[in-house]
Amino acid sequence: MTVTRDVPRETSERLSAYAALLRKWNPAINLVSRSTLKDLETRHIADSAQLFDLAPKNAAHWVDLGSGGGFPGLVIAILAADAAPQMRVTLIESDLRKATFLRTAARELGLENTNVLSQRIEAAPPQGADVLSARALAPLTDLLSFATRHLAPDGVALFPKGARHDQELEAALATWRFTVQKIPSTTDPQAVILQIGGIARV
Ligand SMILES: C[S@@+](CC[C@H](N)C(=O)[O-])C[C@H]1O[C@@H](n2cnc3c(N)ncnc32)[C@H](O)[C@@H]1O
Repeated sequence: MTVTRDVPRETSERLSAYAALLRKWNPAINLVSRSTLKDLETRHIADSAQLFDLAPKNAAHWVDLGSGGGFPGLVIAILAADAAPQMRVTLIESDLRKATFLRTAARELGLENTNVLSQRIEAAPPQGADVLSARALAPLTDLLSFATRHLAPDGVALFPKGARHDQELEAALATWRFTVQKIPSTTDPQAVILQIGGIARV
């Protein structure tokens, strides 16, 4: 499997096995839109994998909100299994069928670092995450609210955002204070990853 970074053979094999599971389950659960399934490796897997390099390598707990079919959370868990063995990864996904897919995939891929919470983000116990991610979940203002529940005070949030990221930042600054770095996406020239810390209400 091709991702944007070099990975050990075990990681590459797990990513391929994950892609096969997604293709098998997708007709029944619609984990990714059918039009993007043919580009799974770039549109979803490589797009998710790039986040791993933006997080501190010694992070102990990564939490992914609204994981859906596992983007970016399950890709992060696969990369971490070999590259950051101390890291555990929690996926929060309220849709029971998707959560069942995530649990089944984690088990079949032999991922012992992964825990799936089939709960709403707003109801799940605060996670104290060192790294928090959320892709295609909600406007930045809402993501920052989720972050105050689940991110440790010195943790970092990684939110991939599309072409309208500047408008989302402007809207969020009306109610939130935070530090932000805009990192260009390696898979989409219009997209960025917002690397955010120090979140507090205005
Ligand atoms: C548009 S999908 C994106 C999935 C994945 N992150 C991706 O990039 O492909 C949003 C996902 O978040 C889940 N979700 C939405 N609101 C949620 C909430 N409040 N708590 C938990 N999961 C939620 C939905 O069930 C859905 O699977």
